[in-house]
Amino acid sequence: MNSQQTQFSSDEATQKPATPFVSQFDTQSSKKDAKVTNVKLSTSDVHVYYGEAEAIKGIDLNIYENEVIAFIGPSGCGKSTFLRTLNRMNDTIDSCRVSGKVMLDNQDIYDPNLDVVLLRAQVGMVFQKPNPFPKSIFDNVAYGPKLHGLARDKYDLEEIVEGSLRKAGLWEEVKDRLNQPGTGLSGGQQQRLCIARTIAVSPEVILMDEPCSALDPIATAKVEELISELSTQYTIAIVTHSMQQAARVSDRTAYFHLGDLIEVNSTEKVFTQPDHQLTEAYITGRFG
Ligand SMILES: Nc1ncnc2c1ncn2[C@@H]1O[C@H](COP(=O)(O)OP(=O)(O)OP(=O)(O)O)[C@@H](O)[C@H]1O
Repeated sequence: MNSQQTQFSSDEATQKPATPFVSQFDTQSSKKDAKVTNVKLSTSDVHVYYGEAEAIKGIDLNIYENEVIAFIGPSGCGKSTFLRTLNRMNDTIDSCRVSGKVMLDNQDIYDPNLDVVLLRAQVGMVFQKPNPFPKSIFDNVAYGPKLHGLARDKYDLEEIVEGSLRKAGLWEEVKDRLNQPGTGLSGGQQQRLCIARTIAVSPEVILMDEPCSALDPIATAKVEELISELSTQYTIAIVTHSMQQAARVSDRTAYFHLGDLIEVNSTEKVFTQPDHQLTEAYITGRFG
C-alpha cells in the first residue's frame, strides 16, 4: 500500500463515525466460516499493466477448493482485471501485460506451452451481461463438450446437456424448448444458460464477473442460490459491487483498493471486524 492510500484512509476515517456494516443487514446471511481445504488457485506477486499503467500491484492470494471467494472494492480498483488473470482472459487485450505466477493446482497457467482453450474450460467464466451464443438452448450447452470431445455419442451429449441445465436450475423451464434460441430466454434464464454452458465442460473453477448486475432481484436470488449449490462441487471467485451479495454467497471476501489486495478474511470477519481501516471505510460507506 502506498502513502497516498494511508493518507486517504486516515483523512476519511476522521470524517464520519463508522456505521457498522453489521447493523445494515443480518450477518446470519453470511454463508459460513471459511473452509480451509486444499489450495486450488494460487497467485504470487501478480502485476497487471495496461500499457504503462499498473492496474494490479503485486497480489499474493490462495483460493481454496470448493470455497466461494468474493472480490469487492471501489470501482476501478482492479477486481475484474485480477479475476481475468485467473484464466488468462487478459490475453485477449493487446495492451495488457501480466507478470508473476498463477498456479492452478501444480500447473503454471502462464506456461507458454499451456493450451489456453483447455485452461478456460478448467477455469470457466460467467460475465456481467449474459452472452448466449446465437444458437439453440441445446447447442449453447453442447458447444463446449463437442469442442473438447467430452461426449462419446449423441446420448452422452444429451445427458451432459440435461445434467448441466439441471445443475444450473434451468432444466424444468427449458426442457420442452431445447431447440429454441438461447437469446429468446429472459435475462435471468440466459445467465443460468451461460452457467450451464460453463458447467458442461466440467470446470474446476468458475469465475463470475458481476453475474447479477444485469438481473432483476428475483433472477438475482436464483443465481445466488445457484452459486451456493455449485460451491459444493466447484471453486468459485465472484466479483460483486453488492456487499449484501458478497455476504450472502461467499465464504471469504477479498477487499481491493487501487490495485492492491488490502485484506482477505472470512466474509463475516470482513463485514463485522475488518482488519484494515480502508476495508472499514468501504464497508461502512465512507467511500466507494
Ligand atoms: N482494457 C483496458 N484497457 C486499459 N485500461 C483498463 C482496461 N480495463 C481496465 N482498465 C483499467 O484498469 C483499472 C482496473 O480496472 P478494473 O475494471 O479491473 O476495475 P474494477 O475494480 O473491476 O472496476 P469496476 O468495479 O468499475 O468494474 C482501471 O483503472 C481501469 O481503467
